[in-house]
Amino acid sequence: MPVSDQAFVTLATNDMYCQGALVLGQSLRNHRTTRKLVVLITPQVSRLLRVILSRLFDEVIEVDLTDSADYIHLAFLKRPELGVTLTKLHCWTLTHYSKCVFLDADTLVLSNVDELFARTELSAAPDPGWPDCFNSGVFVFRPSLETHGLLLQHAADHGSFDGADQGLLNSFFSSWSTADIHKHLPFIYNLSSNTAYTYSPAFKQFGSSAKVVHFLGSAKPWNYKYNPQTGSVLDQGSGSVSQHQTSFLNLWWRVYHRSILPLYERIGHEEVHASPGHTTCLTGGGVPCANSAPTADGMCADSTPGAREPCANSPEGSRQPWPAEDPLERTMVVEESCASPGARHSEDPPADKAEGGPREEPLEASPERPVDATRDPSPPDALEVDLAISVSEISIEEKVKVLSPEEQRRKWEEGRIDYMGKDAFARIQEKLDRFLQ
Ligand SMILES: O=c1ccn([C@@H]2O[C@H](COP(=O)(O)OP(=O)(O)O[C@H]3O[C@H](CO)[C@@H](O)[C@H](O)[C@H]3O)[C@@H](O)[C@H]2O)c(=O)[nH]1
Ligand SMILES: [Mn+2]
Repeated sequence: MPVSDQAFVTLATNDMYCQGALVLGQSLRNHRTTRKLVVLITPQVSRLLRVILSRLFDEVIEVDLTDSADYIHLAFLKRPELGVTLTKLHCWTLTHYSKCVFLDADTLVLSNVDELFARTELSAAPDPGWPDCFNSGVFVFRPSLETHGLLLQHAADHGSFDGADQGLLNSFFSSWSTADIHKHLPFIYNLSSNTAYTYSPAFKQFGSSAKVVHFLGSAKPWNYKYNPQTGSVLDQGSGSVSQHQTSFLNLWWRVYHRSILPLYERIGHEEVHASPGHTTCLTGGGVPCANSAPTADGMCADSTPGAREPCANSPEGSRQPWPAEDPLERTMVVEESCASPGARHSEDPPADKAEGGPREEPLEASPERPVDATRDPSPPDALEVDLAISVSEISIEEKVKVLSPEEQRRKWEEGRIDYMGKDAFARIQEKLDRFLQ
């Protein structure tokens, strides 16, 4: 029976993390969750991704910190690194749900985990690096404006010992490690795929029971290239990826290839442009997720540890929403339909790859320009990812966006400020110091 007042919640502040959110949402559908699916996004997420997310999630909710209370501004200005952290905390504002489970966008569900809703706030699994702390990639919580306010106040007053949400949440819910063992989720609900294997015998013993895998750390599944013919990620040459990690990465990509890419195919440009630019919340009412996405990826056919729940449908099952085609043909369709948002042929000259660090563009806007809390949060049109698709290789790449000084100024004026990068307070300070010398 569907439970409409409980939800799985994730967060994606840009188009890259949206790829993770999509695979996560699909994996929850594949395993027939009875709870709602919610994704929180920020204004940076492109229109196309909003539409695609709305195919899979029941609610796509834009959160915009600049619209919130003054102490958020304060926390931002003093601690720009808290940006993503404070965005995650927005999940406590979802008070139309009585209980939620937050899952990072870099997690993948391997079996039905609806039983997590039997737990109470704040339940989480130990962090593999420091097991007296919980990892904040998977946690059970109860939405409450009061708790949200207290968390923000805590952020403004004390910051976070790791500069992000995990440190903040651990110091706020500081009794987690001692007070109630029921709040310790078993590690199989947040298996860190790249660190767990230092204790290989335990993985051998318990790994096949894993229910949620977490691609914690800097190398995310979408940073890898995937060969759809072999069904495996390409060796990036580092040689450091364990066999377990590889099988989870392959699983992530299988879901992406079989179920997410077809969503891009099916979205026409008209629909994207027709989507209301000023809407702050898109709901997935148009296409019932139950018919489109679930069980289409054939995940359960995979022998990856943990993917042991039997699927009702075979990978090429009758509910598959697109015709089973020659892989080459399907690839071509993807390329054509995605061409304008950013897909390119792999033979094309490669686009420059963003390095992920702060952009080095000079800051033109003056720092005294206030953040306009009443601004119109209309989303940018530009897709921030490139899907490079060929018969033997798929990759998702971040687009390098070199903004003109005018575009930068406009972004700043619209309140779309890169707190983590070039508009970080430290950088503004540097500029001021240079100017005042
Ligand atoms: O640019 C970003 C960065 C993060 N996120 C969201 O925030 C989550 C956390 O970031 P992630 O890159 O997954 O961090 P981890 O590598 O998992 O690192 C750890 O440290 C983070 C900061 O404390 C915690 O949020 C994580 O739960 C914890 O596992 C992501 O999954 C997304 O949902 C974005 O939407 N955009
Ligand atoms: Mn994570």
